[in-house]
Amino acid sequence: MSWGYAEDNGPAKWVANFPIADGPRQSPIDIVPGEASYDAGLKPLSIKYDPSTCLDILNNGHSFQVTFVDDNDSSTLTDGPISGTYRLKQFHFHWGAADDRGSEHTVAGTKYAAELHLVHWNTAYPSFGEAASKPDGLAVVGVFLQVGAENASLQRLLDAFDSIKTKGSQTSFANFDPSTMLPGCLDYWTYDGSLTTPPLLESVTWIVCKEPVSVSPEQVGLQRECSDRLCAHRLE
Ligand SMILES: C[C@@H](CNC(=O)c1ccc(S(N)(=O)=O)cc1)Cn1ccc2ccccc21
Ligand SMILES: [Zn+2]
Repeated sequence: MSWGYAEDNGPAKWVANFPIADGPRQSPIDIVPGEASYDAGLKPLSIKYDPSTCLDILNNGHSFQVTFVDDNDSSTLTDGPISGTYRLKQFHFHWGAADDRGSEHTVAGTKYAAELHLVHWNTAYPSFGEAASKPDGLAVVGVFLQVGAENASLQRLLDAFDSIKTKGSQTSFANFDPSTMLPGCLDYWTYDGSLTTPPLLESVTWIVCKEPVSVSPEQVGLQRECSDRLCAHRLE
């Protein structure tokens, strides 16, 4: 039985096959702004994405993932809390069964409707697969999605989701600029954590944007409807 989000294979059960679930730097966490310390040494994020590196969109059974060409430094994340250059590998979303829950990280207990993860790997290592098991191997930028105005950039993704009905299916998806899904202000919280899904590797420098972006109720509904039809059902 592979991992998922159902009663019998969901997050509470993952530790059976992935003991690191009880590890010292597991994600997600509840971010309590009042307890976060300001670090003047931290730099602003430097994000440079080249839409031509956008490759395809895949339903991996747990989320919809947009994958990028990562054999050069066209789409990178630098500065912020990290040192060196991290390349964009993919981005994906997490959402729940209702508008009032779905994000993985929470802010002082508040859940958002969904959460975007932009996954980058440290070019100090030869590949994503190598970097994924190193303590400084990955950097994931998290962006909260809250229900409000329609998100034009997301709409193009949702239209594409519609064409990958079954788990494991993928379709080509070109010229998408993920920076169009970033909030205007890139202030962030950062902490050392892990992948939020098995194998839960403790290799992620988390960079969670303070400012959420908006999506319309219809867009969240469409994403949820697609996910229920295509992906593992969410517990929430
Ligand atoms: C990383 C796994 C595949 N998982 C991911 O790439 C991944 C990326 C981001 C997140 S999140 N939600 O935290 O942003 C979660 C999962 C492959 N893989 C499986 C075993 C394994 C062992 C070594 C290296 C890679 C390995
Ligand atoms: Zn994720």
